[in-house]
Amino acid sequence: MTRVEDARLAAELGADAIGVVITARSKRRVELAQARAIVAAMPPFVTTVALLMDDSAETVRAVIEQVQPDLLQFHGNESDAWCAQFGRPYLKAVAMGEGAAALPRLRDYPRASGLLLDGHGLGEPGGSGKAFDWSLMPADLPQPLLLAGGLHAGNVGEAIRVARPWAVDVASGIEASPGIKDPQRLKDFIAAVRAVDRGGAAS
Ligand SMILES: O=C(O)c1ccccc1NCC(=O)[C@H](O)[C@H](O)COP(=O)(O)O
Repeated sequence: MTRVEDARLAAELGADAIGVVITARSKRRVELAQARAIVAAMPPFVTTVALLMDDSAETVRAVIEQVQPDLLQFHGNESDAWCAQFGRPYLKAVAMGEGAAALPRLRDYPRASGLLLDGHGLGEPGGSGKAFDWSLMPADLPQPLLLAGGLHAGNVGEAIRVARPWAVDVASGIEASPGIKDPQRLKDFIAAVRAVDRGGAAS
């Protein structure tokens, strides 16, 4: 999210979480003050997530202090120990672009609260719109697994049916342009997820 109004709409429509991208490697990057404004606008029980990618520990500490997100989410080559040093719950994104060869890396983050399996290649930033083979989603990991990469209203039901994730995450599939959400795409996406929750299309 880059705009308070988009984040509010997502919350009103029933999103469980919203994210603000801090890392400079993103076309969706927001300044800390704007990230704080978005996070502060969220109602209770909507989880706020700050996205980072190989940023400095100093930057992470500034995010914790100034943005005050519920969760940190790391997208780079950070180790489990590095991510855990801040004493905050964190999600680790794992690039699944290389397919099954990426699976061993999912075991490298025992302290992560959850793992985000994303469709892009190793070393690339997220928000790529690239999907991976959902059937690779493992069922034997201790943490919740979040599915990301190339999702949109037209495929998220099938993605959930195949991958059975804890949650789904979307960026480009609900946008009019990078960082600017399209209200109709956002509504359609959440409706498609809710249809699965009700035992609809993807049951
Ligand atoms: O979205 C970005 O620009 C971004 C840049 C650097 C690191 C992570 C980033 N986003 C991570 C996300 O969680 C996206 O929502 C996820 O990659 C899915 O994106 P998309 O394939 O466009 O739905």
